[in-house]
Amino acid sequence: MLIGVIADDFTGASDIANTLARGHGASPGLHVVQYLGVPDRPAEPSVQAGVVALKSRSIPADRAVAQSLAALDWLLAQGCRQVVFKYCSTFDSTPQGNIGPVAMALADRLGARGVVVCPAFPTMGRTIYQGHLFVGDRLLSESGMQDHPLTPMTDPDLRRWLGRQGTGPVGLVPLCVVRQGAAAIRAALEASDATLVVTDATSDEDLMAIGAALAGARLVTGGSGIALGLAQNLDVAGPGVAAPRRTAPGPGVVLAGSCSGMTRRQIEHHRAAHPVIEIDVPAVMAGTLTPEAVARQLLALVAQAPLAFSSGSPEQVARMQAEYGREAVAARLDGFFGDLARALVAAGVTRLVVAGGETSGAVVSALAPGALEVGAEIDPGVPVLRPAMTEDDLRAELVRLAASLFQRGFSVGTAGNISVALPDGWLMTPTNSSLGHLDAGRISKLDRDWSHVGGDRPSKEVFLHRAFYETRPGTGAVVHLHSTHATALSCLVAQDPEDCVPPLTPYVVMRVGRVPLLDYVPPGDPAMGDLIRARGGRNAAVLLANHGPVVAGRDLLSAVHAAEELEETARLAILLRGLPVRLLSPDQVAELERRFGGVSR
Ligand SMILES: O=C(O)[C@@H](O)C(=O)COP(=O)(O)O
Repeated sequence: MLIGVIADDFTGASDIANTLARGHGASPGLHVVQYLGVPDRPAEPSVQAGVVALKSRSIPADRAVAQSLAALDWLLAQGCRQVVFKYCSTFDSTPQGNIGPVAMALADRLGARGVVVCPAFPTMGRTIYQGHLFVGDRLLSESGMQDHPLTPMTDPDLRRWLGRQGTGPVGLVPLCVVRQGAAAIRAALEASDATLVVTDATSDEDLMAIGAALAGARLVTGGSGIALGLAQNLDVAGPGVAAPRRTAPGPGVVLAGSCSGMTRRQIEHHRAAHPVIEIDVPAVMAGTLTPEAVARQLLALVAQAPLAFSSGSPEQVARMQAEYGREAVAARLDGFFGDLARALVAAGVTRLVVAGGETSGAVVSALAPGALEVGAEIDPGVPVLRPAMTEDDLRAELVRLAASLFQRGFSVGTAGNISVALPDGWLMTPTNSSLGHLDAGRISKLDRDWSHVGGDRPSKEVFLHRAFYETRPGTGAVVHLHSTHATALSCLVAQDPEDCVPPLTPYVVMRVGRVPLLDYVPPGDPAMGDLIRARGGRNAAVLLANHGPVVAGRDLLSAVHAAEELEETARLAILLRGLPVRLLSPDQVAELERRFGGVSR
């Protein structure tokens, strides 16, 4: 793991996860996994950025600090070189906490000084000028955030606000310095006496310059925008094009627990055409209203896309908090929404729309505890999140995909081998096994030191797989086939051994990239690993001379898809041999790499 993020709520976590997964300009998209709370096991080796979603925004500061330090310890144990403390772009915090105390505790633990504080997110209208935070053309304290029931932001000067939270003097890198570029920003941060330094930014270009200035910084703090420019400092290739979005069919229900003015306006908008049920918070607190009862009401109306909400006006929320205590109301409502979501899904609801960072976190934790894979962006700042697979899921997926390759003729007899990364090692197809007839329980398991610890004896090509994982960060699976056309290409004398698969179509550029032809080595010879290592992780795919293709991907499905794409391109290349072929030009290839993220580097 290269970058670790500690986020103070769930939706904020998915927002920065999305920024890191999508990439921006010179920053490649990374393989990102979002964790619900501090995980109790190691991350998969293929994860390049791990985002730990806490619920620490409005809890007492000492607990927020303790949770954030626990998240820091876990991220450091995963090998993170840079840690980002992510908070909201409206700097949601009270005069007592939590941004200041958490940032100071993290800086202290990491021995960091001149730590950037930059919640700017220009795409959403959040900009910082002379240390003051704006929302659109209003100062933060006039944006409506001054009335937020949990974190009323009554002062737009971030230095003063942090000072109230006990951080000591806070520095400033003004916009005129930011506009001088990365070197000037770095010099200003290094020259500052303060631990925390508010840094102005009003555009994405400013954030890219700040990102470049933060190469090597152990700690960074900010909104999701601060992640725009961080990956440009890493020597990594993007993990490839994210899977396309698929929407689930079936009945849908909306749940709203947010207290923001926007959510309350959205509820009123929904009410015009759909049934809306208000959750009676005092009845929830008294235990007389149960999630099952609300689920029954919603299910009776499910054909009309009903909505249930607990959002009150600031005055209503303040009354509830005064009567029951702020934390007690929040905890009870989180539990209520989690149980309600479980009851709805158990009854056949397939689509839940949830409003509110805390409520979303509670619902996702109830339905899919653990880790979430970050996929394609569906709206600005909003990625697709999928529950990460367990080892049993991966075994089943490996058997299914291998059989599919076999049935479609991509592998015959016992040719080919496949591996996939686990948090504690690797799964690998056993030697002399047919990809068409794998047994999930007998798949070989290797530990993190590549020792065989379970299942049948692994493929003799362990060296080849291992070399990819060790030289190409972000690799989650490797597929080696003897598929006919790619193997045929590997037997031809290549015109250019650095680039032996022609760029015939956009897809081969996007999924496979540049493919070198490696010298012949007998199967199972460790020298094969050396040849792959010598590529320094530059290629996602290689052809082994007189043997066949090997393809690495961010996960099993991407690696299989890329192996199929390579085979089809090899087939086209052979079909077109001797004909006047029009290849994609270097400019067209470069344009595809710019738009979709290159897989070679
Ligand atoms: O060519 C070979 O022998 C290997 O590359 C191969 O495809 C199968 O080897 P095992 O995975 O050891 O069965």
